[in-house]
Amino acid sequence: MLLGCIGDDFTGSSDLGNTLVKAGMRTVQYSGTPTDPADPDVEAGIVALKSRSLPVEEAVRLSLEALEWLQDQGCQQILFKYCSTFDSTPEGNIGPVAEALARELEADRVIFCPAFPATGRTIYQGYLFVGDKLLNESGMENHPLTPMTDADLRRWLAIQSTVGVGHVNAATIWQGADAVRERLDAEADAGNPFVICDAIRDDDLLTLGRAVDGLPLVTGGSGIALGLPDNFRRQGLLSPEGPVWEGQVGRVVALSGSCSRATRGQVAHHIGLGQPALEIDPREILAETFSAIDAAEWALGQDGVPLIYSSADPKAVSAIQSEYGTETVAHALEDFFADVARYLVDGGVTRLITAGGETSGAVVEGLGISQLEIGPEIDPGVPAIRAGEDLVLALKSGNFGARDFFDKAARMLGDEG
Ligand SMILES: Nc1ncnc2c1ncn2[C@@H]1O[C@H](COP(=O)(O)OP(=O)(O)O)[C@@H](O)[C@H]1O
Ligand SMILES: O=C(O)[C@@H](O)C(=O)COP(=O)(O)O
Repeated sequence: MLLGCIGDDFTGSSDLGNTLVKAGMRTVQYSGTPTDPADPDVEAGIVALKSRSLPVEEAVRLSLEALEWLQDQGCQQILFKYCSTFDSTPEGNIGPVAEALARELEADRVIFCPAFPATGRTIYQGYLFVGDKLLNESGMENHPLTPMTDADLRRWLAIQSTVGVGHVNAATIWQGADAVRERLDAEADAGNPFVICDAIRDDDLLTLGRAVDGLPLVTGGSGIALGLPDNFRRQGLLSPEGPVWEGQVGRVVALSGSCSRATRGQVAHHIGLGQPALEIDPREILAETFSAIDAAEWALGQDGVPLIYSSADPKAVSAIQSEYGTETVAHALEDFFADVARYLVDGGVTRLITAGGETSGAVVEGLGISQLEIGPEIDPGVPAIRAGEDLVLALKSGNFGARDFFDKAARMLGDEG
């Protein structure tokens, strides 16, 4: 293993896997820190944690445990992957986790770059944009767990960190990797080991990738991984065959517990195509008048790409949350989808598509999957994944994917993969 990655959530980790595979690295994602050694063919290993919204000490502890395992696998560089919208609070967890990793790795120059231009996340003059909106005007200021109320990443990271925070601006990046390295040196000399980096297009991320060649620790969104594989390729360390992928024939079902705008559009589009769709009413799940087995039996009786969804608009979501409590509803639905997935796989489903970060995490944990081999891209940020001999998955983060995602994912996971 050459590149060791620590992801702070599940779908975000497979987004990173997608970038690494596209750039030619054999990549495996692990559910939490494994206890056994990695397969010797793995070039990039991603330990997927659910540490984004945990208390700081717990996130740091889990991240250091992941670091130790990755170091034991021989990794030459560590990448800490967080969300392209820099999801965090004034307490953390991006700053404190990065500090703990930097201390352990004796890293005195650490870049921070959540940019992901393909999905509209860019950084200019230290400010993060989502499309043409500043982060704090993009809707992310209302996020239930990590409200992003400041688009100035230098200021936001500084609040979370005990070390100095500097900046590499776009003009420096456009001068090339040597100019970036000089700037990192200058910031380190000025007492700023943490450095926010602008990036508005993939070329900027490639330049940053070259600039951090040999540094022990890199941090960012999945975009920052674009340029890292080339550093290993130049040294002749990557397998010339690249990643391998084979599609999977068999039954397919899609599950959606994501209420994000993009997912709701995909659900509506799928229904519009005339595909079988079953809407789940959370009240019936909470009252136990409808069960996971009922849903699985429905899906197993359908043709095409059946979709089971609880995706609902913000008004419906907040109504049920205020009636029963946010956590109660979330846990009931996540447990429900995990149970449905188990029944479906037992019933012969070989291609499973899940929408929603928490929903996908619950499904993967429910299925007891510990290792995911990352395959080709379905849509930006979402790869096809092999989870076992007869099971392939697509785990979609709420905000990702084109309108025809469910149909396209079913095709990509199958023979056309
Ligand atoms: N109809 C609904 N009402 C309330 N909560 C819901 C509903 N459907 C799903 N949820 C919950 O909302 C959360 C969605 O989060 P997640 O799966 O991470 O999606 P996303 O990636 O879009 O944020 C989950 O905890 C899910 O169980
Ligand atoms: O960087 C991103 O936007 C994604 O990789 C990601 O982390 C998304 O998180 P969820 O929306 O919680 O799935």
